[in-house]
Amino acid sequence: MNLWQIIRRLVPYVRPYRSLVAATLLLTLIGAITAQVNPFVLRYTVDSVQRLLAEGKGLRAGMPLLLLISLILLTKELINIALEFGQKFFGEEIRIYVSSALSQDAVRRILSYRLGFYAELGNQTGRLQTRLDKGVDSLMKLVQDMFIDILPLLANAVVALGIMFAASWELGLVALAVLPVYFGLSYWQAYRLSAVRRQMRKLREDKNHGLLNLIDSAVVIKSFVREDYEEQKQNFLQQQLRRAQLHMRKTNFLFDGLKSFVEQLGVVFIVVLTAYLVLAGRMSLGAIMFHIMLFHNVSAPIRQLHRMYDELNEVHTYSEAFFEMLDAPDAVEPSGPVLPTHLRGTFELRHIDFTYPSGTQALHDVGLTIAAGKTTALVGLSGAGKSTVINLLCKLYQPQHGELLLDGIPLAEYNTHALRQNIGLVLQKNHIFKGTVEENIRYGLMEASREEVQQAAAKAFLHEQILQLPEGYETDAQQLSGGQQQRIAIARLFLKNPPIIFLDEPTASLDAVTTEQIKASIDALKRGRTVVIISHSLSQIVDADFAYVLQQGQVVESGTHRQLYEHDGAYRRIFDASARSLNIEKIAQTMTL
Ligand SMILES: Nc1ncnc2c1ncn2[C@@H]1O[C@H](COP(=O)(O)OP(=O)(O)OP(=O)(O)O)[C@@H](O)[C@H]1O
Repeated sequence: MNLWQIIRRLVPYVRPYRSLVAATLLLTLIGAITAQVNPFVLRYTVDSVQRLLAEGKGLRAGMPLLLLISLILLTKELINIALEFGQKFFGEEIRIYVSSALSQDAVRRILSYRLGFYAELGNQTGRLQTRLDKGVDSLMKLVQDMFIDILPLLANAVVALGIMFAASWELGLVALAVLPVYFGLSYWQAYRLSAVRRQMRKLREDKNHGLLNLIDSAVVIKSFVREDYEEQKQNFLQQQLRRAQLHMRKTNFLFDGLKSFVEQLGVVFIVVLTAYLVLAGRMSLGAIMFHIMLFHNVSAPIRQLHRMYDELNEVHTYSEAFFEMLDAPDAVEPSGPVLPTHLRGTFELRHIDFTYPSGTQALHDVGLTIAAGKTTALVGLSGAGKSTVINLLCKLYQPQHGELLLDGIPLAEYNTHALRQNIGLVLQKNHIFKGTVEENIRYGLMEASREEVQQAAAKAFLHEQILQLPEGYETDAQQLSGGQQQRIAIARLFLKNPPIIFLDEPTASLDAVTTEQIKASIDALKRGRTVVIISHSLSQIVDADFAYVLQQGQVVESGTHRQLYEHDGAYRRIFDASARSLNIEKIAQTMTL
């Protein structure tokens, strides 16, 4: 994406504020004209003073002239203050409106991404955050540069150049000749720096991603005393960033020097040429000041413009990344037209192959049926692909091959949001949002009353414990224990009350007493619903109506608990190992004491 394409991409965001843009442009034009008053006044002053001196007139004759000049310059300054205020204010208004629209668009877009997008390299939390923050900042800089800085400067330079041409075409040409050299140098500078800028952007994204990871991993880092190792990793990034920054500064200083030299060369030419024209009797003495000031009015904005051009290149790097994120063609979650009304909940998977974006093939030729209104268990060792099946059933990922049907209709054809309204998902580790316990439970049903929230908490055996906390339901939910947080997730499910339920080790982090209580609640909830359960707990597996055994991404056995147990295969081995790990014999002996 080049700078021009970025500006065009910004147009829809600026369009709603076209009257503000028009007002800014008008003020800019008036400002550019009033900025040229000084050279005219100076020329008039020098010529008038020279004439008065030649005529032998003293200070008294010059007084009206001084008064007139003071009045003109003062009035001009007052007008300028008003113009500048209006222009900056309108420009800033555009900037603030556009910034908020861009940020909101980014948030909307991020929420619509498919899950795999976040896992892809370059889109992880810290990286996306840098891209978003820096992207919006950069685009705002672009709008500010355009409306508050560049346009007035450009208008100033063009009007001053026009006046120079009107005064003398030779002078106009000298001023004009400086410009391509200036632009050429700037282009060369930007070209030499573009790769470094991209590298710096990536390094900054990596650094932020790394920092966020450090915070997330604090406990592990400390427990393994790996502070030095982590510091080294960050230091390596820092070194690369330092090198790139120094290289950039050095190049910038070099080019700044060259550009200054070209500008001074222009001044020398103007002075010599005007002096020549004055001596040749083609111009008055006042023309020397007049031309130097006009050239200043051409070169100063151009110099500023180049400083900004430099900034714009920086802006370009981040804006480009921002729009790449916003426009990523296949990033949005797919959805279909079918709005489910009464889902029965029969899932059929036929010859499903699925590979994660990272390249791990998690499912190979999987075929299974999840019967409506029944509880189906997915059994298997760690990494067998059980959670992946649930991910596909929730449409969090799409299989690459095979058919996945719900009530006879391909899952892809369902409207994704409407489908998920009918699905409840409880994981082994559930996300708890920053906020109170009540807010976190209410996430299951936003319009639930306080009583309904509390009833759901009671069903999840959480209510009594919450009441014992000093702040009750107002307690910060992230401060609760792992088991309590798990029960918040279960309470959310009770509140949502969906016809299809997926439970991925729902009681894994609960104590034995709570597990028993929750199991009773879940058993009540299961009735008449389609449930898929993944659990390493024997009690929950044996309760299922039907079970599938997965091994290395393939279904290797299926049947009822009894059938599978008698089959004496993978299920039997897992079952026996689980029983042994529970030390069932000793437990039985203890219980018969
Ligand atoms: N988000 C992901 N990105 C890449 N690979 C993944 C992802 N999630 C799981 N995998 C891989 O897919 C395979 C199946 O994982 P899955 O989580 O489905 O297993 P599981 O049977 O649920 O295991 P567990 O009982 O340990 O939860 C594993 O090899 C795992 O490394």
